[in-house]
Amino acid sequence: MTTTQSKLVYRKPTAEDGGKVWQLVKDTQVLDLNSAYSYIMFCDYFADTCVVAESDGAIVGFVSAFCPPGNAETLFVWQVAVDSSQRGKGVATELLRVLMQREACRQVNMVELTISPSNQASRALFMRMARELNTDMNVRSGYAAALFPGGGHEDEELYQIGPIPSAK
Ligand SMILES: CC(=O)NCC[C@H](N)C(=O)O
Repeated sequence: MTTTQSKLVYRKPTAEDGGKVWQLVKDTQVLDLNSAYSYIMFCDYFADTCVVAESDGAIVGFVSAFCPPGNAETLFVWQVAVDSSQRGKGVATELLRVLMQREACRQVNMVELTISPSNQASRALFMRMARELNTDMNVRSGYAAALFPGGGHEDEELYQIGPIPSAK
């Protein structure tokens, strides 16, 4: 199912989108850039819990997520990326709205994700998500900087949004 918002099409990705998603994440210069293979694979195997925003054939937004195996009530949101041309238009909020409306997210009672302290835009996005879902957001220690080889990576704080009242 695809939905549209101001000429953008929000849809499930396919493996063919993986390369453009890789370029989008690279261009943000904020997120951890993973291998092109990982984005091709994720867009293929985890399409039910991923959304791409497309504008005239260009991928301008992406959210990747999955439910941990055996836990349909938790949704881990991995990355949210929006092209600089679409900033301030609510694209990230709409990506999350479309994601939460998916059948695969019907039982989701808790949304989890990690954000580095310097990524205030992402923190504000998920504070809005918690408000829209009429629930709380808690922050606790997640992946410490020391886990990342070679140094230079910030702490990744764990954000938990829930319980989500509408979960069935
Ligand atoms: C929600 C979100 O985008 N988290 C980013 C986690 C990490 N820094 C990454 O870029 O994968």
